[in-house]
Amino acid sequence: MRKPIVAGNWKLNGALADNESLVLGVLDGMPALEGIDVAVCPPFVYLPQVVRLAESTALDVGAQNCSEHENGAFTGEVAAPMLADVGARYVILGHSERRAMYGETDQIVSEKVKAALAAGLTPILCVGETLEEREADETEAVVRRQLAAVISGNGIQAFDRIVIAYEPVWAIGTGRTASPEQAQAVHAFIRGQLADHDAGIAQSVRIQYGGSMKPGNAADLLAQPDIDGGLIGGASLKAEDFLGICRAAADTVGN
Ligand SMILES: O=C[C@H](O)COP(=O)(O)O
Repeated sequence: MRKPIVAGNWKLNGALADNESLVLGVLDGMPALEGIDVAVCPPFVYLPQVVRLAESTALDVGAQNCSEHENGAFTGEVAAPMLADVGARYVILGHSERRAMYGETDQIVSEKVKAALAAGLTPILCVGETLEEREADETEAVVRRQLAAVISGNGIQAFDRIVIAYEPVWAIGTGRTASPEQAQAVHAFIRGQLADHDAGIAQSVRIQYGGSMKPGNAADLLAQPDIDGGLIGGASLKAEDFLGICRAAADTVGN
């Protein structure tokens, strides 16, 4: 049985006062969420604040990116060991917004995964196709290529310490969610790709769905056999919405 994991990707949102009320609101609902992992991923500068707020609670904290480099002359970058140093546990890597807007290639994403693992972080590796790719029937080819780069750069055993997030780009921030059947099909495909290398890893890896997941559609998505949680954007900015999704995940494990 895989433990569901729900993570809030705050993206480029936050302010000291807003973060505090959001995290305290999430913490209020945490006691009802046994049996799942919950994390929030604020912008870099707010990590220490959020780590402090979440200290000694079950709420984990993650970053939204890291450098593939460990240190040196890379102005503006943040290294994986720095994230671990300030108390982050997860790091989102290869998000489609970074692939599309900041030129992150499959190769760079694979190098970032390596850096994150070396620092003891758990990467949340995002994969997913654009609308154009889906309509051209290229979903599986795209996801296969994105996964293959990370498998070839890090080895299949690395997936013991990786969470995968399937995020169809056309569903992100659009209000247009993949249907549970559409999402399940790609999640099963992802598991199948890993199974070609190692059946045990394929069975144990957790695969989140991301893309307009809300309290109203979370239960149907999370009921799918290969969907093990959610990577939540917009709905993670309101404690009640985020908790609604977390509760739907906790329900799948009988809480
Ligand atoms: O990382 C989160 C995803 O991009 C989903 O964002 P969304 O829930 O706003 O569609």
